[in-house]
Amino acid sequence: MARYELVKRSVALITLTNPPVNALSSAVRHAMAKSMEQALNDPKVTAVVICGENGRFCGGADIREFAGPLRGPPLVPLLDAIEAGEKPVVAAIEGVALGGGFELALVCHYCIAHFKARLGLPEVTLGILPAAGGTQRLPRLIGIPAALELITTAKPLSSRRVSMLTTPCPPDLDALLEVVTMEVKKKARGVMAPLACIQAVRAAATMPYSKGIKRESELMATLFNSGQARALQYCFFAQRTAGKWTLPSGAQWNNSKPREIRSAAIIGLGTMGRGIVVSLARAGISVIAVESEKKLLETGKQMVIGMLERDAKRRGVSASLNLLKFTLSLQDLKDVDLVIEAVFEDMALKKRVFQELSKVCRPATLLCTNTSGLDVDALAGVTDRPHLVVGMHFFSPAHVMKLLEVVCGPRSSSETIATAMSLGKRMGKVSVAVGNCPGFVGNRMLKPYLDQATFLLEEGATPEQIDKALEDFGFAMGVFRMSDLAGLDVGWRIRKESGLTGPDVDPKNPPRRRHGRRYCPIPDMVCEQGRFGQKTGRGWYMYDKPGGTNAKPDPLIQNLLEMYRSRYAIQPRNISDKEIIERCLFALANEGFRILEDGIAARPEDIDVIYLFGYGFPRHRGGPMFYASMVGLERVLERLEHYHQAHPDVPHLEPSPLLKKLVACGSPSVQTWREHIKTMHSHL
Ligand SMILES: CCCCCCCC/C=C\C/C=C/C(=O)SCCNC(=O)CCNC(=O)[C@H](O)C(C)(C)COP(=O)(O)OP(=O)(O)OC[C@H]1O[C@@H](n2cnc3c(N)ncnc32)[C@H](O)[C@@H]1OP(=O)(O)O
Repeated sequence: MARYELVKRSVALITLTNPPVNALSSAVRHAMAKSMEQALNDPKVTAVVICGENGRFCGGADIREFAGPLRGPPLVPLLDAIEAGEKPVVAAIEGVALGGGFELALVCHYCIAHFKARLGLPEVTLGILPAAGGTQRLPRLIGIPAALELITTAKPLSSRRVSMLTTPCPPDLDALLEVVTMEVKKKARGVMAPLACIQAVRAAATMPYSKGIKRESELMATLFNSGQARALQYCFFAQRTAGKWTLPSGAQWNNSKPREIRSAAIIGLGTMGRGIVVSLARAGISVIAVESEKKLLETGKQMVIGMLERDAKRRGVSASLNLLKFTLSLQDLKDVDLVIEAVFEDMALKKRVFQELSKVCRPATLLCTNTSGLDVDALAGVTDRPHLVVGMHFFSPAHVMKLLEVVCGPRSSSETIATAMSLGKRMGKVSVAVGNCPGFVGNRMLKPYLDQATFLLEEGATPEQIDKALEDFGFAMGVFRMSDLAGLDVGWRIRKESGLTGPDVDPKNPPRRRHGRRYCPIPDMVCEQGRFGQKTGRGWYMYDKPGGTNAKPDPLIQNLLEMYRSRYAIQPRNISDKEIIERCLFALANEGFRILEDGIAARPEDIDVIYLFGYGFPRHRGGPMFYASMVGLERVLERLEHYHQAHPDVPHLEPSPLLKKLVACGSPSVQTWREHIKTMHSHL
């Protein structure tokens, strides 16, 4: 856990040995305390060097220990003893010095860091604060503005007995703290940890060290036991769990070898295709981009080059334009390792492209489809290599959004899935393996969520009221603002194709019912007026101009809602924010339970990661499934039963069998749900 050696008969070398990141577990803290005592008591030792094994100084406290009662020697007295020691202590930093690891470096009298070392205080990302003196020593060392930046944003960055220094304090401390508070509140709505950090840094500026450290400890006690800390720590592990995909066949991340991808092709240079080309080129992969018409090819090419140049300028690197080739001919794809089709979301068109690719590409080329919900197996079926076909569902804009759903068809081989997952990682994405069903995980769950929002409009709510409730909950954008951004015409087209609206609907159909269940035609009525969201300057809100982003409530929407309600004799009622949150989010989680039952997602963590990285679900709430577990499964069940009784024609509100089963089993923790899920019907 910590190795002690005497070097050159005078220097004690203490090496942290707790793979993989040398986290400060109870055993490590114990071994360090023993080693320091030995060094300080040995008259031969004139100096101490602390380092970490395997090129990593220290990844901080062992986050896993936060879940149970705190055991072992506490970190703060250990660090205080190192700082107060009479022999010089040097931190030799390689790799990472994060959280408690950075706080350890801060108490050392000298630090030497490798130029590639990453130093920082990521505690706020886990819902806590740097409570081993980090908020007290860092402002003394580097001043308040720089310390605030590092501590409240978790962005990655030392002095002898830093606690003895006074904090350099700007004359306008209150104004500075106010500005940072406003910034934090804007960026991280409702998140407690960065605000507590600001209070701790205020203590560093205004109190002697002994009082400041006490304040730090009080603030930590509040955060440490908070639901937000549990949620954020859950997110940390959920993201890593998602990378460890597993299939019922036994194939999984650690027994399936991905293929090496050196060259790729993208079919279609629309918004999605362009973003995918940029992500691939940034990852150092040669890309051939294909369009069907010269004009589209030229426009796409100019846009991709512009995006790559702006991106390279921002990152201070040179743009990898030499990796790009643009062509009108599919014949140019015969030697590529992998193709990602990103044409229009139309099954017939995609099938034609896959048939063509099957003829043109060498037999070993992987064929991937970027679809947001179409049947990946139906596409595999028109090729000569169904085992090499997989879905890669990117999120728009594809060069920015971190999420990638890797859609495993029943015939996709484990090597194909491993390759798509590994390629996603190389492109900087958080990849989640999901099964093949309409909408996969993310978009399938979106349906009940959107339905509830529009039903609430019928019943008396306004788009701004619903959005505000969701934004106060922590979403970056409420459902209506998000829909305006995404474009309302996409959903309208899908509803027309599914026979839910448009000329093909049987006129005998009651207007507010389709396929035997409640249907809200308001989104169709909004589209019929040419209101497609931001791009047309009008949608659920009005904007200054087409493409504008400043959403203002529109009296025309208010009129439309009033006329609609009077036409169908709906008596509008006051709807509370609580009902908005419960109906939208419990319906969302309920579909998540069904997705787990159906084996479309292997674990609740996968669903949560999809919602965190693809749909703006607030991280401090942990994701829809974790949120349901925090509310209490029994309560979620009771509220869904209540709402389903009130709206029996809305099947999405009927509690799922898995939710009922989990409640019957005593509502186990989210990490153990998978033991209760039958995998017999797994689509993964
Ligand atoms: C009343 C309350 C009083 C409470 C008093 C408490 C006092 C507390 C005192 C001090 C506060 C200090 C707090 C902290 O230090 S919190 C931790 C801060 N550190 C971090 O957030 C770093 C988290 N880790 C990372 O960012 C990355 O892992 C990395 C950059 C270090 C390495 O990245 P990479 O190479 O990509 O590897 P992985 O991310 O995949 O990780 C590998 C493996 O290691 C596990 N792991 C990583 N860090 C930790 C950790 N700090 N604790 C436990 N486990 C960790 C990770 O989960 C992976 O595990 P695997 O999936 O099983 O392989």
